[in-house]
This record gives sequence, C-alpha cells and structure tokens, in this order.
Amino acid sequence: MIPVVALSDLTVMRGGAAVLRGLSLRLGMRERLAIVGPNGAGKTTLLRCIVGLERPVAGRIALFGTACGGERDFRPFRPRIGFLFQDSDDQLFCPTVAEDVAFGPLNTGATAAGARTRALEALAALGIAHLAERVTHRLSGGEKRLVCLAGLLAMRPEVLLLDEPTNGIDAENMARLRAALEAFDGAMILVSHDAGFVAGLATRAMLMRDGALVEAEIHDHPHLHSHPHLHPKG
Ligand SMILES: Nc1ncnc2c1ncn2[C@@H]1O[C@H](COP(=O)(O)OP(=O)(O)OP(=O)(O)O)[C@@H](O)[C@H]1O
Repeated sequence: MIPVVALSDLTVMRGGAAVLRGLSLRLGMRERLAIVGPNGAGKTTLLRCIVGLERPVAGRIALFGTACGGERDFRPFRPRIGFLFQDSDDQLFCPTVAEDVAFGPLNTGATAAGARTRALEALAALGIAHLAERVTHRLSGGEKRLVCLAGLLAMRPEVLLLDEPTNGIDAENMARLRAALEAFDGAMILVSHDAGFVAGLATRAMLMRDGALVEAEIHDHPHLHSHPHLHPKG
C-alpha cells in the first residue's frame, strides 16, 4: 500500500548544523505514530517538512505517493493534512471561535452556511460547542488547543500532524481529546512529551535521536501505578 507520507534521507540544516540527518519515515494509512525525543531534537522541524513549510537541503518527500519538492507540489495536499501547531496563537486568527473553525472549509469551497455547520459539528465532537461565539483570543490555553483541533477536524483531513496536542489540556478535556483522536480514522503523527497519552493512543512509536528516527516500544511498567515509558527497540 502507498504510504500517506514517505520521507527518504531528509537533511535539514540550521545555522550550519544538521537538525535532521538522513531521516527516513513511512506513515501508513490509519497508522497512529508517536514521535518522542528531547527538546530541540527536530520533531517540529520534521512535521514542518511534511507540509512544505521547511525545505530540506537533501532527501525526498512524497505525499500520497506523489513526490513534492516546491511550494506548488505541496499546496494541493495541505487541505488533506491537518497540522496542529505547537503554539495555538500561531493558528488562531479569526475574531470568533465559530469563524475560526469555519475558515478552512470556507476557504476550500464550502458555502458560508455549510462551513458554519461543519464548524459547529467539529466543536460539538470535541465537547466545546458552548465556545462557538466566544472571542478567540480570550480563550484559555486549553480551550485554544481544542478550538485549533476543531479547525483541523472541520476540514475532514486524511492525516493529522499533532505537535504537543495535550499542552494545557485538563483531565476532563483530555478525555474528550483522546476520544476525538480515537474516532479519527485517518493517519496521525503525534509529537508529545506526554507518555501516558501517547501509550493509550499510538499504534507505533519512534524516538528522535541525532536527527534521525529509531523504532521505539511503548512500555508499561507494572509499578503500583501505571507508568508508561518509551524505549528504543533492541
Ligand atoms: N527558526 C529557527 N532558526 C534557527 N534555529 C531554529 C529555528 N527553529 C528551530 N530551530 C532549532 O532547530 C532545532 C530543532 O527544533 P525543533 O523545534 O524542531 O525541535 P523539537 O524536537 O520540536 O523541540 P521541542 O520538544 O522543544 O518542541 C533546535 O535546536 C532549535 O533551536
């Protein structure tokens, strides 16, 4: 089966140093891949490469089986790939929540009424329909996170790239977030430092180390309390 995302030998340089060094990755349909690794390892950089926001100096990127090099190649795939930025404030820009969540569908051809319906559905799916008429920039950090995700889901993407989705999310909303992501039937890359969240959701895990990815295991130690860790395999 053609992978939805295929990266081969990617190298990305920053200030003379390689952030990604010959990194390769294949993401299959319906796979939920967790990527973990220390701060500054290059996880966000990797996600940005997938949607063409970052250009590698070497290597190949294919989306849904199509090689992508320049901006024009990436553009048609962006509506199919929802990217949750690490910082919600980089993602939200409309005055109200409903307008923000409807923006994507409206921008890709939905009518105003159709886009609003999709927005309200996405908000309801995340249990935050009550936020629809709120002013976006006055939301709490956790609320913003969920609104950003609603904006992606309203696009009905085939792939989700989630950069620290649990940032600022409380226990109750965490359950909603988890349920929404479990219900999503596309492929997903989940960059997270939250091992417990990742362990419950991911079907595969990889560790970013020295600018490349190694397969990892999601491990649950039988302590008094459940204590999930990620270990490199082998
Ligand atoms: N615009 C930039 N200019 C220069 N260096 C940058 C820039 N953005 C990121 N970097 C550097 O690139 C490296 C990789 O950053 P990246 O954000 O991809 O890491 P990360 O694994 O996502 O980290 P974290 O877990 O802290 O989010 C870091 O050393 C970072 O300082």
